[in-house]
Amino acid sequence: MEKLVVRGGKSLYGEIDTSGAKNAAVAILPATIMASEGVCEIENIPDIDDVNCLERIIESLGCKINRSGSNVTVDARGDIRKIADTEDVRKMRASYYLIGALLGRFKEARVELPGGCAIGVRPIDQHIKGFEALGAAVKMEHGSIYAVADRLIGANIYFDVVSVGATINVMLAASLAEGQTILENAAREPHVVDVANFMNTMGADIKGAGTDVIRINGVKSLKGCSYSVIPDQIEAGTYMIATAACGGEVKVKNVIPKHLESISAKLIEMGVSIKEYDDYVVVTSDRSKLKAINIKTMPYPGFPTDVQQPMSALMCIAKGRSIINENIWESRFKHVDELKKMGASIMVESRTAIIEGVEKLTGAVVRATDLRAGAAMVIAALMAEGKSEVLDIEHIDRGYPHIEDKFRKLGADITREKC
Ligand SMILES: CC(=O)N[C@H]1[C@@H](OP(=O)(O)OP(=O)(O)OC[C@H]2O[C@@H](n3ccc(=O)[nH]c3=O)[C@H](O)[C@@H]2O)O[C@H](CO)[C@@H](O)[C@@H]1O
Ligand SMILES: C=C(OP(=O)(O)O)C(=O)O
Repeated sequence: MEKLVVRGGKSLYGEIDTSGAKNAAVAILPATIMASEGVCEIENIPDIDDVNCLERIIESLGCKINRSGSNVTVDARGDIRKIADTEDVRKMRASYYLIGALLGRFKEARVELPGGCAIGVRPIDQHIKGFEALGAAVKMEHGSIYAVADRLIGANIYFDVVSVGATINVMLAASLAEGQTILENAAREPHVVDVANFMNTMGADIKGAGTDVIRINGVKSLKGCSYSVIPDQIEAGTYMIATAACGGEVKVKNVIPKHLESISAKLIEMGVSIKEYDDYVVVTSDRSKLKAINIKTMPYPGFPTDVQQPMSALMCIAKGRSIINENIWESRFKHVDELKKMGASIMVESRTAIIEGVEKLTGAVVRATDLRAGAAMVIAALMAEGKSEVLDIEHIDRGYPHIEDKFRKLGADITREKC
């Protein structure tokens, strides 16, 4: 077991490279198994545990995987198992994309129920509704989802909630269905668009990704291709917030500024300077001048729920009262008790957190209760006075590549140590 040891209070200066997007990569990797011809060569894959997990799962299905730095090749030709039943499947959320991918290609899939961050009830009824609308019989047995169809036939599907997972999963299966599928009330996140672009490069016919109506004309087969994953808006947002919290000036490189608009707008409202360029942003902050703000998490292009927890750490030292309304997940405030150990003043009622800004946080031993909670604790530790230890960092490693190296490059005093 490992922990992060942080001696806080240092301003951040320098440049940082944003890695490939976790939530795009963890959908694109399962989608590669849909290529019955050729090999997929994917660039800009982040070095995170969720990717390691997926690579092991995909190998267990019989695919050949090669990784060199951030490049991964997947050869899914030949005999592939339609059953994903290893421990890794249960450890992560995005393993549910194997259902759409295997069902699309083989018309049959048996996949253990996924894990992922414990941030509330995480139903997959909308995924199942979509698969059933395409003609699949879906049942839950012995902790697995079993989906099977003689044929998949395009359908009109209206999602009851805006779901990233359901939109992508049904899009995968529908790509190899007969005829046209129309997804309404679809999620518009940048990673949905990235997966659609990847699928189209494999030979799929998907239009409208990035809007709430996606039209998919089924094709007979998909083939390998070369593709590069988009930058991670959540990782970039996390480093932008950390700079705001610690003070200093950081160039966050390899980003698509448009994807960061909701985060940039809120930081500017707090008094942080954000300058946007083609593929980087420069964040400049004087932490003594931060003002309280309110945020409501919403599906894209609204403020992302995955940035809510890092943002809450910053709000702890902003002058005045900040309010967070968490509209996506009912249990995404588990990190608040940890922030309180560092002197934060926060009251949580249901899906609302009220944060009264304090002069400073003080170092403490805290836990990463989930992935983005972990990022929040690292930010809090970096801005706190004195030494902190962040425990349970396996959550952080699921989604942030080499977080301590990236922060150290900016001048932070942070090390990874054995517990
Ligand atoms: C691997 C991945 O990409 N994870 C992201 C994905 O999770 P995930 O895809 O699991 O989240 P969804 O977008 O599906 O969930 C959004 C909301 O819809 C509800 N819902 C979802 C599916 C369903 O079948 N029924 C249903 O009711 C959920 O309970 C939640 O309230 O999007 C979330 C929302 O941006 C992010 O926090 C996660 O980081
Ligand atoms: C909640 C998240 O991830 P997952 O859906 O993989 O648990 C996240 O990336 O913030």
